[in-house]
Amino acid sequence: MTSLAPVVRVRDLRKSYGSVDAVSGVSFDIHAGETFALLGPNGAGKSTTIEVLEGYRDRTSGEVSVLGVDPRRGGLGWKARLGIVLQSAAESGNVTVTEQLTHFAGFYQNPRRVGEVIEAVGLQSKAKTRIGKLSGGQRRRVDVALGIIGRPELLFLDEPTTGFDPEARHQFWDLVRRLKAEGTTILLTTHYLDEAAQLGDRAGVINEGRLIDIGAIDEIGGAEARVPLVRWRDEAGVLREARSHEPARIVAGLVASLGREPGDLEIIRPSLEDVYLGLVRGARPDPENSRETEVRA
Ligand SMILES: Nc1ncnc2c1ncn2[C@@H]1O[C@H](COP(=O)(O)OP(=O)(O)OP(=O)(O)O)[C@@H](O)[C@H]1O
Repeated sequence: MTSLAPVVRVRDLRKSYGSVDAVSGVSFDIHAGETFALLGPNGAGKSTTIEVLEGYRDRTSGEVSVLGVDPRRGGLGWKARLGIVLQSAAESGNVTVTEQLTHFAGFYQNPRRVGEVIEAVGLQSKAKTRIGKLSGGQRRRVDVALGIIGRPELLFLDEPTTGFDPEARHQFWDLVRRLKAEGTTILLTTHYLDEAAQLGDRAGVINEGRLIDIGAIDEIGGAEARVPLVRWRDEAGVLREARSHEPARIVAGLVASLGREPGDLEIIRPSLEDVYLGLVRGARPDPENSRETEVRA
């Protein structure tokens, strides 16, 4: 069986800024058509990693291949195959949305239609508006539009929905799903864990320059981190909780002993955000033991 070479291949990537080790030996692959979420707290090394892959930043050591090319040697032909939405975009206040996109479309051999891209990012009503007059979230949509106009094979999205209202974020998710359906490989960084859960196939969690976990979105953190939690208030008014793979059994036991449903009853299935927070805080959940613990206020 032959397997396709990964679109992105990173081995033991290191990047230091003077005495600061921003990235300290990170390795991962991203495969064709995959959406890979790189997650981590502020200063973890996500942007540095992405900028090395984009060819904007040199690395201290390690091997990197993006679309089969070392970004150190990536020429214009290679760059044209990438779509890049940086964390903060350049200002271009005096041109309209359509003018800016038409200008950028001219750099590519097979760009998307400007009107199609404007519609995809939901800026139809602002097509003739100068970019300087757009709101922060609307400008961010222009950044996304510029990132996809060239029909990229690999799209880098660095915190793409910062400043989006909830409706715009959902529209953006639909857009990313359409790009993915067309076969685009996507590297996403985001502080919105629901966004990573919605869009990602796999995730890597980076903390202090090191990859502390990598895997399918629903496997990050390991099975133990995903054991449901039952929470209720006991007869003395104390909030209690217990973890179990069979939460209904705990609830049934409580109902049987109380003769009624316990107060403030909740069954909580840990979200990616809960799992992520446990990972970056270094917390290990108790293995399943159904042991009751008191919840501190
Ligand atoms: N140009 C630079 N010069 C010196 N140090 C830098 C530079 N850029 C980043 N750093 C440092 O490198 C580390 C990693 O920063 P990086 O921007 O890669 O983190 P990040 O994970 O993208 O964070 P955020 O979520 O805040 O965007 C931080 O300690 C940061 O202060």
